[in-house]
Amino acid sequence: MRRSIFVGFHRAASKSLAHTTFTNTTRDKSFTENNAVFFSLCLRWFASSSSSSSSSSVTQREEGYNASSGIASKSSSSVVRCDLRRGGEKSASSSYSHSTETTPTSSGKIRSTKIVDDDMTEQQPKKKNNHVVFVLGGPGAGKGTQCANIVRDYNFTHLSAGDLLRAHMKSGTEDGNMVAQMIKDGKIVPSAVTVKLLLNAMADSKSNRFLIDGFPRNKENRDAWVSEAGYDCDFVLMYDCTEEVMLERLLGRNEGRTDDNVESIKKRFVTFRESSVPVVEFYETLGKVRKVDAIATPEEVYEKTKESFAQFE
Ligand SMILES: Nc1ncnc2c1ncn2[C@@H]1O[C@H](COP(=O)(O)OP(=O)(O)O)[C@@H](O)[C@H]1O
Ligand SMILES: Nc1ccn([C@@H]2O[C@H](COP(=O)(O)OP(=O)(O)O)[C@@H](O)[C@H]2O)c(=O)n1
Repeated sequence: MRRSIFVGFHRAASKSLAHTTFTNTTRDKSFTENNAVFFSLCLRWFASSSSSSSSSSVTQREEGYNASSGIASKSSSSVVRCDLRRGGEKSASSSYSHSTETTPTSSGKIRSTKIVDDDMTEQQPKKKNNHVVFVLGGPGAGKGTQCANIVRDYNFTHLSAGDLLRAHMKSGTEDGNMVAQMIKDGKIVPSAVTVKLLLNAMADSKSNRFLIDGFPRNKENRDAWVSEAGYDCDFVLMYDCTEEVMLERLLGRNEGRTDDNVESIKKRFVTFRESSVPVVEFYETLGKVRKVDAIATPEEVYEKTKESFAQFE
C-alpha cells in the first residue's frame, strides 16, 4: 500500500516534471533538474527502506503490485466450505474470491476502479460432464409441465426442488417441520438444505443431464450451488408469465398442496419478484438466460422450449 501510494506520487511528480521540461523556460529547466534530483533521491531512499523492511515486501505481494502495469490489486479468498453432499463435513477448499483493483492516478490518488467477482466470471470445470439446466419462472408458470416434455424427448432427469423439499418435509424431523412452514409461507428454504437434497438426488442418478426445476430461487441458492457442485448451469430456461395467469393456473392445479391457496400464492409472488427475478437478472448478465413466453398453450410453449435443446438431440 505504502509503496503503491508512493509510486502514484512519484508518477504524478514525473508527469508534472515531464510537462515542465517540454514547455517552460531555461530558468524553469534548472528548477526541473533540481526537482528531478530531489525525487530521484527520494526514490532511492524509499527503495532501500522498503527492501530492508520484510513487512513491506509481504504487503507488496499481498496487494499483487504490478510494477510494469502500475496496477495494485488486492485479493483475498476465504471460504470454509461445508460439504453438503453427504454428512456436512468441512473441507478447506475455497470457492470464492473477490479482488479489488486500484490504480494510482496521475494526481497520486488511489482510484478504485472495479470489483472483480471471480465466481461471476470464472466457471469451474464440470464434474462427470454433467449438463445442468436450471428451470425458472413464477409459481404456476408451467415449469413442471414443460419439464415432463423435455424428459420424454431429450433424456434428461427432472429434479424439482419443490418436490424434494415436500418429500423432506414429510420426514417428520425438525428440519422437515421447518421446511413445511416455510413452504406454506412462500419463503425460500435455506440453501444448505435444498442443495444437499439436489446433490444427493444427482449422486443417486446415473444420468448426466439434469433439469433442475424451481432452483435457484435466489442468489444465495445459486452461490451455494456453485460452491458445492463446483460448476454452474449450462443455461437457465425462464418461463415468463403474468401473475394473473399464474394465479388462475395455481387455483386450478388441485394437487392438494398446502401452498396453492390465495394467501400463500400472494406471498409466493412477492418472494418471486423480490428474490428470484434478481437471480434471473444475474444470469442475464452472464448471457445464460433463454426466455420462453409461457402464456400460450402448453404445446406452443413446448415448441419454443425445444429451440434451447437442439444441442441435446
Ligand atoms: N401453457 C399452459 N396453459 C395452461 N395451463 C397450463 C400451462 N402450463 C401448465 N398449465 C397448468 O397450470 C398448472 C401449473 O403448472 P405447473 O407446470 O405445475 O407449474 P409450475 O411447475 O411452474 O408451478 C398445472 O395445473 C398445469 O396443468
Ligand atoms: N429452490 C427452492 C424451491 C422451492 N422452495 C420452496 O418450495 C415451494 C414450492 O416450490 P415449487 O417449485 O414446487 O413450486 P412453484 O412455486 O414453482 O409452483 C416454494 O414456494 C418455496 O417455499 C424453496 O424454498 N427453494
